[in-house]
Amino acid sequence: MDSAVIVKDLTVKFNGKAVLNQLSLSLKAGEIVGLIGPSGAGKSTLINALLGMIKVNSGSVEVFGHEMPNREVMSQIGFMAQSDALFGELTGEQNLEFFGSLQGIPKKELVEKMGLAAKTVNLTEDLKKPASDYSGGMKRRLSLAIALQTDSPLILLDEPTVGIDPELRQEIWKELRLLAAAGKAILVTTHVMDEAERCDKVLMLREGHFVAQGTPQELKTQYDVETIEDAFIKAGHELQNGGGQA
Ligand SMILES: Nc1ncnc2c1ncn2[C@@H]1O[C@H](COP(=O)(O)OP(=O)(O)OP(=O)(O)O)[C@@H](O)[C@H]1O
Repeated sequence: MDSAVIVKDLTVKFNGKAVLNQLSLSLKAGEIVGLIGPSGAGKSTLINALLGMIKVNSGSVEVFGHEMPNREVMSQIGFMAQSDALFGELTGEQNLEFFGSLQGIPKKELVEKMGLAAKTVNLTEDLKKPASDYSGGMKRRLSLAIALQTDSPLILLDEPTVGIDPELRQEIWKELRLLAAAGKAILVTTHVMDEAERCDKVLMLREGHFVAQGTPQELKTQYDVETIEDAFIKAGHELQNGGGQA
């Protein structure tokens, strides 16, 4: 299988203003693509469009060869949203169980998948506690475990490592790399530039356009800088000065 996601000329408007403006991208099996952009650039909107959760004004979003929205395809997407949709009165384990059944994971497989996902995010010891007793970072980790337990071929993660300490962040990135090596397509939004450096490809979203895209090294070469952060800042300046490479 080649492209997991193909987006063509996607435009999404809110109140008449284009938040995404004729965007095109593809996401292949086995690759981790990082989506970076300033706050309000439209990163979450793009993820919602991939999930088929918002109305698009024009263009097309295809996931595994199917035009979105598509309920069946949606169940093949492991998704972690920014705002945690956990049930505070349920334990971590019960949350994993509940979402696992919504995700259509067969009962026989669920226990093993939950266990692996919880281990990846270092929550095994805390699974019996109610989610309302979790810290912010623990809630993020539980949400991430919910996305990972699906074993989906496409994983969309909206700022998965916010509030997660550096050591665990490293572990999570190791796991993402293993998942990609196993053939999964992964899209991650991030504000953390050293995470962008770990991606196979980075898309820089500003004002509804991809102002630059390429491997981290290509972007650094293109902007003649040492870090992705500098490339990001330089791309912003070029856009303000009427340049850019959309
Ligand atoms: N349902 C909506 N109705 C109206 N405007 C919206 C809606 N959802 C998002 N927007 C607007 O679209 C723009 C992009 O929002 P989005 O959440 O996609 O940005 P983002 O890049 O994910 O930001 P952040 O990094 O802060 O999470 C913002 O101006 C936001 O206010």
